[in-house]
Amino acid sequence: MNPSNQSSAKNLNLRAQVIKTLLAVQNGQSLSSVLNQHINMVSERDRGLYHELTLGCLRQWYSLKAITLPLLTKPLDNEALESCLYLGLYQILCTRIPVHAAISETVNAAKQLGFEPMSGLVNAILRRVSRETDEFETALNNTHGLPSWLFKRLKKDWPEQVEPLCQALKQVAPLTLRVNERQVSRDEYLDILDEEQIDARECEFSDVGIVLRQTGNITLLPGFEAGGFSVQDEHAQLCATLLPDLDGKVVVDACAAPGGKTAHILERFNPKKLIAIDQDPKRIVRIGENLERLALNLDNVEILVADATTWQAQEPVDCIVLDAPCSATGVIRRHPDIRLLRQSTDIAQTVALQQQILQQMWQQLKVGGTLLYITCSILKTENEHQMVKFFAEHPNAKEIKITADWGIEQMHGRQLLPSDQSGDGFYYCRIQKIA
Ligand SMILES: C[S@@+](CC[C@H](N)C(=O)[O-])C[C@H]1O[C@@H](n2cnc3c(N)ncnc32)[C@H](O)[C@@H]1O
Repeated sequence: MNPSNQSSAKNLNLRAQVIKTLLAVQNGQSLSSVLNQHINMVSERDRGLYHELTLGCLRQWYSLKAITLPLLTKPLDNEALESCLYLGLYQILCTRIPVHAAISETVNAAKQLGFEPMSGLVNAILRRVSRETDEFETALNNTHGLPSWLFKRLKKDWPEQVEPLCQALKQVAPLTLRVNERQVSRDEYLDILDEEQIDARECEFSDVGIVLRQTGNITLLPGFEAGGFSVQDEHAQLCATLLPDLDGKVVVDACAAPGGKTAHILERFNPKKLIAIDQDPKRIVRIGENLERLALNLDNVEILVADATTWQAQEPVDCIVLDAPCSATGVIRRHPDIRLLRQSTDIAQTVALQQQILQQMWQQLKVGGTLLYITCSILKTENEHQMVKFFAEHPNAKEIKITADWGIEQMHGRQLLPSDQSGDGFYYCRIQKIA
C-alpha cells in the first residue's frame, strides 16, 4: 500500500476497517494473512473492538446469513453488502454496543468505502432488526451456523452429537497453556498465576495444561520470555501422552510447523535425534524460534524444509508423529475464517494428500516402531475412514488401541469433539509396524 492509500485507510472509521478485513476473507485470504496488516490501520485504543467485531462476524457468518434471508426480496449476491449487513447485525444482536451507534457507524462505513448506493438498504434492514431483537436473537441461536455442505457432512458423521457440536463450534475457545515441565511444574505455575491474581484452573485431561479464565496479552504472563509455557489447546497436548518412551530414540515429526508438538516431545523426552520436517519455509522458521524461547536442548534436533510425500530417512526411525494437514474443522472456534475459506471440494484433495504422506512415512518407520496419526479434523473421511483404508492396505500395521477417559472410540483411533470450555476437535490413531 502506498503512503497516500495508507493515510486514507487510516481515516476510515473502525467499522470500515472491519469490513475491509471481512471482504479480504470473502475473497479467499486467510484471516491470519491479513490481520496484522489491517490492524496497523486501527488506533491502539480500538484494536480490541476491531478484533472482537472481525472474529465475531466470522464466527456468526452463516447464522447471520440465515436470519437475513427472510428479510430480502432477492438473494444477496454482493460481498460488500453482505459484510456491511452482517457487521451491523452482529453488533445489534451479539454485543452491548448501543443500537443507534451500531447502525450509524456501519452505515457511515459503507459510505466511506464507496458503497453509498447500498447504504439505504443496510440502514433499513438494521433498523428492522433493531425493533425485533428478541426474535432475531432467538433465530440466530437456533441456526447451526455452518456452510450447508459442512453441516450435512457433520450430520452424517455425528447424527447424535451434531446439534451440540454446531453450538460448540460457535463459541470462543478457552485460552489454554502447556507448562514447560523442564522449567516449572504445573502446580508451581498455578501458584505464580495466583500470586499475580490471574484466574486459572487445571485442564481436565492434560497433566501439563492450564486454562486461563481471562484473556489478555499472553506475552505479558509471568515466565513467557523465559519459556515457562506455550499456548496450546488441551486436546493437542494429549499427543505426548500417547507416545512410547522416546528417550534415546530416533523420532520424526513429519508435519511439524510451528512446532507445538515438537516442543512438547522435547519437554517430556530426551530423544537421540528429533527430525522436524515441514514443507512450508515460512512456518518452519517458527519451530526454531519456539524451541529457543522454551530453552530446549537443540543439540539433537534437525529442522528440515521437506515434502513429507517424498522425504526419505537416512537412518532407522523408531517413532513418527504425523500431525497431518487437514480440513481444520476441529479448530473452527480458533480460526472462524475456515467457515468461509474451506470448500467441500477441498476435502477429497486433503484426504488424498494425507494418504500420500502416510504412505511415504510408513515406509520410513522401522519394524517395531510406532506412528501416531493426528488431525484437527472432525470429519470421518480424514480420520476413522482414512485409517480403515490404511489398515486394509497395510497388513504389517497393527493398531495399538488408545484406552482413555476422553474422546469417542472409533473403529480405529479416538475422536475428540469440541465442547463448551473444553479442547478442540482432534483425532488420534496409534499404529505399530509389525513386519
Ligand atoms: C496441522 S499442521 C502441523 C501443526 C504442528 N504439528 C504443531 O503441533 O504445531 C500441518 C502442517 O503440515 C504441513 N504440510 C502440509 N503438507 C505437507 C507436506 N507435503 N510435507 C510436509 N509438511 C506438510 C503444513 O505446512 C503444516 O505446517
